[in-house]
Amino acid sequence: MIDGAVCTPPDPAAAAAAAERLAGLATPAGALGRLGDLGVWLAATQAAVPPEPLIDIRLAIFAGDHGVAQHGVSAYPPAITAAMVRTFVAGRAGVSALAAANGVHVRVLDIGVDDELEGVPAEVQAWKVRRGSGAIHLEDALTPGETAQALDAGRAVAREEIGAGAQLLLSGDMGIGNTTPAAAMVAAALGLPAAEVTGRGTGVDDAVLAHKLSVVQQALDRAGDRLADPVDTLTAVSSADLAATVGYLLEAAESGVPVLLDGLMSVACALTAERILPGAAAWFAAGHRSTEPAQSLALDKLGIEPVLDLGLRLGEGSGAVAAVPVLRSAIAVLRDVALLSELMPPS
Ligand SMILES: O=C(O)c1ccc[n+]([C@@H]2O[C@H](COP(=O)([O-])O)[C@@H](O)[C@H]2O)c1
Ligand SMILES: Cc1cc2nc[nH]c2cc1C
Repeated sequence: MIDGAVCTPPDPAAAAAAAERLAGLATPAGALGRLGDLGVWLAATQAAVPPEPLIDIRLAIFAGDHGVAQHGVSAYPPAITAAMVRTFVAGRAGVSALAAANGVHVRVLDIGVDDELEGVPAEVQAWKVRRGSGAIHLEDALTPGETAQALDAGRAVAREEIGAGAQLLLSGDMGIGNTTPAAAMVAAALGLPAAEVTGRGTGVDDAVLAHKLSVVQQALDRAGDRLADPVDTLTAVSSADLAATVGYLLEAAESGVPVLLDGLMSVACALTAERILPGAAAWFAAGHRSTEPAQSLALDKLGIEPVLDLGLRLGEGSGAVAAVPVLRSAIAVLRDVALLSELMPPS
């Protein structure tokens, strides 16, 4: 990617042809609502009208620990991160059940878990950049070299999944404390204070929320002018796993493969990817609206309306996986519904 590059958008001719097909279906004009819009978007990303059915959908879960988790910002202890990585491997997490129900392939990557993860398959651990990222209110999350390494790791994961045949990529996260750096990334991108982006994450009470807000603001103040640059923002206030997610999203957009985003972490990384490569967001849809305020703010900025609004705040890619049947339905109607002209031939 060259500095100043702009992302090639999904195929406008396919979008126009899909919109024309949608308008000609044996349904009242506009009756398919957002299903119609999603079908048109998928046709444009595939450059195919009607779009091909989605049979190969792949989720990558980027896992890492966060120094701030040792400073009272979460409702749960950091040890949960490694325990959940083992649970993904065992296929027993919330997202595992959703993925199995919806035919989505799941892969978990240890980018920055603060644990040796003994006994966990080597292909999960091969991506580790460091054990835990810096406590962003006190120190940088990463060195510039680690940021570059994490971006490259995420890009490599996307390349592998695309090479293996992915038609649609999903992005997921796992990391106790990660709603703190993700909120800081959104604040940096939008020029907002901590008070507007900080949410309850795993469900913190009012006292912890007030402390978390001050941690986010301290991180923003500490980073200062560096927040004007998206890569410096990653180094200062994100983490290895979030930087890797940004790399994954950049590679997908540059390769012309659509992505279904999840909650706050996924969308904060999409916003950062759009800062690095303007136009990248045209390749992204959002599976759901999270309860985190920063996710909605970031979606608004990206001009993306989420598919579902179920009050989910699990992460793991769960809200993206839950929306997969809607995307498949959007394709089915564009493929299988008769044209009104077939029912009522012109006399
Ligand atoms: O996806 C979301 O929007 C979301 C909202 C709240 C919590 N989470 C999950 O909960 C963890 C982070 O919450 P916290 O309170 O530890 O920062 C992390 O593992 C996320 O996957 C995820
Ligand atoms: C149990 C548990 C599972 C999770 N999955 C994503 N974030 C999580 C946080 C906790 C605490």
